[in-house]
Amino acid sequence: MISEKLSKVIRDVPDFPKPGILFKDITPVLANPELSAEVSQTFFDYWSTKNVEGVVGIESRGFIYGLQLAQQLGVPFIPVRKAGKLPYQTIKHSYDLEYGSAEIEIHVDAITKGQRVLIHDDLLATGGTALAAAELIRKIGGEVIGYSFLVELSFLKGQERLKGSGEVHSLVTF
Ligand SMILES: O=P(O)(O)OC[C@H]1O[C@H](OP(=O)(O)OP(=O)(O)O)[C@H](O)[C@@H]1O
Ligand SMILES: Nc1ncnc2[nH]cnc12
Repeated sequence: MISEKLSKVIRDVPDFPKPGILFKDITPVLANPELSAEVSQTFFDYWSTKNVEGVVGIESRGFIYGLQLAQQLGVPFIPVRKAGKLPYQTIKHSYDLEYGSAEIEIHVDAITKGQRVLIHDDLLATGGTALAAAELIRKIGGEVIGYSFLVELSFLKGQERLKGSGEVHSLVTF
């Protein structure tokens, strides 16, 4: 099972980036080409039947598998970036996450009206980041059909915050 393989390989780093945070480090997954290929295939198998019309990846760790998934599905990849990084006209949203707060942006023309998009990120913690991305997508006319994560931290109850706003799929839950 992919979840067992991932739970063995993902590394816990205590007190990063702040005291009290147990950081889930996915770099050992990226260093393992067979496991990484299995991760991509599992995302594709899950979403390939769901009529996805775009994959929104969240900077920066959401870019890693997000672009691959978009390419496999044959749909556009749409980057959501931290404020001040996208060059064209953007809209912004501020939000809180497990270890702080941030502001993300999307290009105003990144999504067409009614386009069915999936939000992809490496990890779901409080859900603040994913909800902020969903807000941006809706503001420019897109439809969020689901959320895709490599890792979910269930004790932070992100899934409850996302409930009712699309299907949530995670490969491993801690
Ligand atoms: O569910 P939440 O509480 O919102 O937390 C999850 C977010 O936190 C991390 O991103 P981070 O802002 O650290 O950026 P990075 O991907 O650039 O490391 C992670 O990649 C998610 O985007
Ligand atoms: N505990 C955690 N580990 C890795 N990424 C995170 N993003 C938010 N919380 C995190």
